Amino acid sequence: MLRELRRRWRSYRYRFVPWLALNLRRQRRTLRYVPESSQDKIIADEDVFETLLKIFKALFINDFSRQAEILALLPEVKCQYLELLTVEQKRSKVNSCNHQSQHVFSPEEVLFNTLGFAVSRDRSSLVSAGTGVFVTKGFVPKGTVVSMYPGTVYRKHEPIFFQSLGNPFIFRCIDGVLIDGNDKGLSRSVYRSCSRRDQLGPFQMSDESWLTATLQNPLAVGQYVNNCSHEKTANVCYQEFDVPGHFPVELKQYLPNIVYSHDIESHLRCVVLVTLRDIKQGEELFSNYYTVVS
Ligand SMILES: C[S@@+](CC[C@H](N)C(=O)[O-])C[C@H]1O[C@@H](n2cnc3c(N)ncnc32)[C@H](O)[C@@H]1O
Repeated sequence: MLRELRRRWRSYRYRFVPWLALNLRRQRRTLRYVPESSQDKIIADEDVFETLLKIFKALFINDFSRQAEILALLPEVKCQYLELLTVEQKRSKVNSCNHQSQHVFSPEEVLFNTLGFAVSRDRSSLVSAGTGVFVTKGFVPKGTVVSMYPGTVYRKHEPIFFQSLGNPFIFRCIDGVLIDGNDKGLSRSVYRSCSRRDQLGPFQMSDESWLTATLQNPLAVGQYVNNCSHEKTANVCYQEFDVPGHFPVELKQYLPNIVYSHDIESHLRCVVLVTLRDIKQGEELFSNYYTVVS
């Protein structure tokens, strides 16, 4: 019996450490079952990659006039984007050859124009659950990347003790990697300092704007998604995604994650939230903080 108990405990993958501790005694807990860790992914990595590329490129083009320093160092990339910009301008019927006079949209508008929906934080529909995340505009089909979980990425055994004290935003990946998505206090300072450490001249390796009210990447709100209940079932699911080495350097400025320590060469871990069903405008996103991998 003890062995069975130990096996069950090992197969339990809790997503948020303090949340689990507070809820261990609750009887009516909702769990997500995954037959094997390899089957944890709802959509293929290539689909996640394509979606991120699509939205990040759209954000970059929208912000073209502010990317001059980067583009001056990447002439061949500049040509590609100039072509895309021309197509985009023709599509939105802006009759101008001068990219300086392009119409600039807000990042939320870019998200809506590119993926057909917008998401943002607001007071949760659950009493006493604080802030949540809502689809504010459009429609999100099943199997879509609807959000990203921002934060500092800690590999196993990296020091997170002080940052974790009373912190409900520490996300645990299936392989034990932790992501601290808290936008306040020590967590905030650590993220900022790691992000600035990794900046190479004009090339930012990550996005810091999720720490502020003005997001550059409008998907980076996943840390505010609340846990489902029996009344409000989960409509999104966390999915881990390792950023491949060939990810375009000019688009890394929109990645809302940074490694705590880069002593070891490894791919940056990101976590995206994928829809489990179609989601309509006005609906709140709910994930499952508890996952059991058999
Ligand atoms: C990752 S944070 C989510 C964002 C949080 N709602 C906020 O306003 O900061 C996790 C915390 O949200 C709250 N929470 C999440 N799901 C909840 C639920 N279903 N009911 C009540 N509180 C919830 C708990 O306080 C939990 O520790």
